[in-house]
Amino acid sequence: MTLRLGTRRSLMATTQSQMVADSYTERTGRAVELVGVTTFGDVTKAQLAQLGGTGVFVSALRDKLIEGEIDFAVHSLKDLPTKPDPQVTLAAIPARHDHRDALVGHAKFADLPAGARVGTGSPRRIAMLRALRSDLEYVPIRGNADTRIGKVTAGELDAVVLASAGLTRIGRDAEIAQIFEVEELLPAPGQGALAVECLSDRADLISFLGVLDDPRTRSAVTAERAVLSALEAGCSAPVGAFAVDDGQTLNLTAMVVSLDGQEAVRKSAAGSPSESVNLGQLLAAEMISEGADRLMGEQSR
Ligand SMILES: NCc1[nH]cc(CCC(=O)O)c1CC(=O)O
Repeated sequence: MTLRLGTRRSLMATTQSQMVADSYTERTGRAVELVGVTTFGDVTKAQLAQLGGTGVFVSALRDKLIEGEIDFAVHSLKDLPTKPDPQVTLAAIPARHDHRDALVGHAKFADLPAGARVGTGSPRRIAMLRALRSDLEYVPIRGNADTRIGKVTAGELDAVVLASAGLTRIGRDAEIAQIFEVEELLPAPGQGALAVECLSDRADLISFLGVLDDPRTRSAVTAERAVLSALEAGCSAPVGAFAVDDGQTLNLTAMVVSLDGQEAVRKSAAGSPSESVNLGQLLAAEMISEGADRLMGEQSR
């Protein structure tokens, strides 16, 4: 029997879903068909940051799981709310792609002239970029990657900042002018990773989909998401977190920046990969004791 994989309809979503489908078929010999689903996040005109909550891209796919129209779903892990939904299980977290943010434009970041207009919809990116260069103008934008890059091509913006992984998935990585290292721009928790979900009562399917899981990616993103959750921050908060599990040790760095880029709390910790949730929670507690709470402000909650 062919498994039905639910996906958002954007090029990025269908490409990453097809990658997961191909990988599953290759490992198990089972056929997978993609089922396109339109989500609220794709149709709304509102600023994503103002939608007041995470998961606008996720809930429509979960609805289709519950309605039995699809067997499993693929999301960008970064878009997944940290609060678990007991009806669905994160059956696999495949090996992560590039975790970093990238600049698309005509010059490298340091070479942009003062006053240049840089587009990004993410308060995290705006705050961290402001900390690097306060002399640029940061313009909130949304829409799919294609639309965002189009604003540079049209001359409306000098550059846009997007996730490197997403640009590669849609075949636009040749337009990257610069990739930001994590020391400059700490990625969003889960950035570059995918989430494979199915209903919690499908024990057989959960175990089949497990062939797609990469344990080192799972421990890393689990720690990153534990920070976000313990800070009680959502996807629109100016919070970055990045972890690497080298098979022995899990190294985690997290950062909160005020929206004006003037103040930041950045901390790192190391621990056992099997204690990923704990490590994230401990780091978040340290950050809160150093004022992270205050920096996030009310609007980003
Ligand atoms: N919020 C939208 C979103 N969700 C995941 C990605 C990129 C791909 C990824 O992180 O896996 C993007 C676009 C972007 O941030 O440029």
